[in-house]
Amino acid sequence: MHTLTPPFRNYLNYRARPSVTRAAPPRISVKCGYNFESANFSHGFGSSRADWQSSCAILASKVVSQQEDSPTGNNTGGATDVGAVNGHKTAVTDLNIVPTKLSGENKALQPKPLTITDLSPAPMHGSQLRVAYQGVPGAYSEAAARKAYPNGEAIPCDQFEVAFQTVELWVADRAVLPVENSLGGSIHRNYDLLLRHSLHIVGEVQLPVHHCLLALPGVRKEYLTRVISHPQALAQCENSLTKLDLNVAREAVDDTAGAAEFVAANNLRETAAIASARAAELYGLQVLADGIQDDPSNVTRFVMLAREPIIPRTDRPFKTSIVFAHDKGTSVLFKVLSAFAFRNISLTKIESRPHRIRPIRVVDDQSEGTAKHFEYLFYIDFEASMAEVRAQNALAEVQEFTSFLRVLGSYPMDMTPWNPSSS
Ligand SMILES: O=C(O)C(=O)C[C@]1(C(=O)O)C=C[C@@H](O)C=C1
Repeated sequence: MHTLTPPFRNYLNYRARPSVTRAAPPRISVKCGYNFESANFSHGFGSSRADWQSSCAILASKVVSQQEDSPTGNNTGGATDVGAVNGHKTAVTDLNIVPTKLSGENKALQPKPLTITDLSPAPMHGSQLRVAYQGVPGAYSEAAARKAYPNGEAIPCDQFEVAFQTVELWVADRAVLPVENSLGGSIHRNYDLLLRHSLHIVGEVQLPVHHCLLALPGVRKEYLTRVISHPQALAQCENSLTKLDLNVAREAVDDTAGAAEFVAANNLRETAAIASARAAELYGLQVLADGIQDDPSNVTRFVMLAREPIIPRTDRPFKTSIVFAHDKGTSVLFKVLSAFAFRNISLTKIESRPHRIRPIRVVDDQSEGTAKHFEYLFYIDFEASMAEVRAQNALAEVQEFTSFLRVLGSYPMDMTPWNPSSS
């Protein structure tokens, strides 16, 4: 049995800061496509927020590893490790956070049962959750933000980096950002930003992406000389654009809806945009071609980010995302993957990115010469909750082969019914 070591131990033991009363978010001006003074871009979102509140319970406390202080240094069961959530003493039993009663002289330590309010504090400003996304209204990211937080207030940001910052600086409560698309692959920028920032993944949402070719009213396909869109959208429509037999240059812009807005605002009669039907409505464009993604079941996966992690649970399917750099040795990646395979934990995603701090490992061999190996950071998503012992043990093993390991989040899987034509 492996002993639990940081960073995943943090997932099990939470201790509140001395006071959990937060100051009001500072008024911070961030370069962002949103007027924070007049926060009036709100949507009449649906009513399933309570579902998210219960499943995505947000801690108002900073994560502190209590386990480090344990005299035994392990956590193999028994209610011996007392942690706390939001000032409530809790005991850890079988690696789950379970409030337990203490008696007699320990009365003072008697844990107060957690309530839903402790787990899901309302936004500190006393109103809707503010949800940052990259793009302008009509972007797929806005639709993803709306799907993730139906009662939220969507906040458009001009760059992914800005969306991260709005949450870190309390301008927004959550960010919803794309990480991969079924046709275009990974959105690498967001993988890099996940590491550079300290936000936690608290959920995921998968959005069917249905692209349209949009132009000013009256424009015919033959007049077009240019198609503009987000690079991912251009990639997702590559074959369809060729089949449409357009004589056009393809140009990348920041987001799909921004492309539609640009065509409309500048009255560009030779330029079309690839964007959503909603963008066509918002910016007064006509749909020249509908459903031009190369695969009808085109889907983008977004992650929901927050300042605090959620408490991992075992009563519904959870996913956990980690990032690690491997240590010296041979077959490291194989050993890491085995840690999951031996415990029947499915991996749903593996991504490698350059290790920017130490990009190259030079191996000098006097007889053969000098080998220059690229160094990587590996991102893995696996299907288990950090509340499960098998996940904790897998990570304990992974840590033996890695020089760096961080749990990016343990969160409920998107289990909504598959309906690719619904976007
Ligand atoms: O431009 C948009 O509308 C976005 O929301 C961005 C984005 C992306 O970054 O992948 C999101 C979903 C689609 O895959 C295409 C573009």
